[in-house]
Amino acid sequence: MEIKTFLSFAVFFSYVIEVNSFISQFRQHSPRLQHSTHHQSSRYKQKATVDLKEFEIFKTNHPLSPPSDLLDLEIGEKVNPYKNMTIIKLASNPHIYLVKNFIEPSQREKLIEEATDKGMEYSGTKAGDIVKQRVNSYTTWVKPHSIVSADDNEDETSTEEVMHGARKIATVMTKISSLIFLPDFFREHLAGGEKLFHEENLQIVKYDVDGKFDVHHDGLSRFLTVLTYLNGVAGTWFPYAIVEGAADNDDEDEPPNMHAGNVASEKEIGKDGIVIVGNDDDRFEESRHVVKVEAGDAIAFYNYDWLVNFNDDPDIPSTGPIMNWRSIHSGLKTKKKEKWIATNWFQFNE
Ligand SMILES: O=C(O)CCC(=O)C(=O)O
Ligand SMILES: [Fe+2]
Repeated sequence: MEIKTFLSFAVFFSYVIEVNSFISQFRQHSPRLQHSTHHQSSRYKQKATVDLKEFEIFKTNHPLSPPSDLLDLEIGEKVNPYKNMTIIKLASNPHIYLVKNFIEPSQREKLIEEATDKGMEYSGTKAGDIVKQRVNSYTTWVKPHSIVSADDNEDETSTEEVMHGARKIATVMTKISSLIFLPDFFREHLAGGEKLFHEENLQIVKYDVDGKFDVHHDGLSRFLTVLTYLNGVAGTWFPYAIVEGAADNDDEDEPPNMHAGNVASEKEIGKDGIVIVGNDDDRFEESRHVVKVEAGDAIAFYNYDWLVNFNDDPDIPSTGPIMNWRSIHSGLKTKKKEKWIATNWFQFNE
């Protein structure tokens, strides 16, 4: 065998091995979405470089990307979807947006009040082979009214009866999130009467002082996360996010081993990736890597890339969603004051 041929094989092999271990960590199967988007793969094909690679991972302009009006924004560029609501693009991989004034003071106060009255469950440490540690954190869920049709399925549990005001607010948050952030692909299908995604109930979380959530990927087919800061305490870090124009976190990074306990230990908060902190958090200088938020602000981020298998090689997974490892993030240890957040997740249908 000629050395050149051998080298090509070796390169291809290592690529496949790498992608397979990568996939075992980050792959999510979704036959339905795959089926419904199958016809689109020819569109992506034209963008691929033709070499030994049998697959390509598309980072942008795929069915789970932000809608085109947001996708096209430059880092730092702003848009105003409603009166005093402003959206600012923070990062390009993963796509992260800041939403100023996502909810009003009365709304965030009501969410905290009703969650407190109802009582919250300790969310502790989750089992599983991927390290996913939560400490001193408490959770409750609020079911929004249906956002697509008028026939609201009222199979009520005590949660909905108790959390009257919170339900209305959860509905508004879910509706606005979907209006602004739903990918074009889902919008188009929705217009044709096909709903290929679903919204989760709103999750309200309180962390006590010293509470934290270790680095993780949101998983569970959650292609879109909209996280609202309810009391101005933040501390959400994306260690591998690429902030355009920054010299670090370039494409030299390797996907981290999510099974190890020291994920992102080589990265530094405030210097690498992007960290979202409260306005009065003076630990870090404001920069493109450090973004300050106030109570009522939210961030929205996208968690999936799109893998295209060009020749249906059985060693390579078929065309469909693949987790973007750069969207992994953590909830930093809470200092001084408790932290309240509310999260909307949108999942593609499996
Ligand atoms: O607490 C935070 O800032 C992040 C929370 C989070 O990542 C999650 O709930 O999935
Ligand atoms: Fe998360």
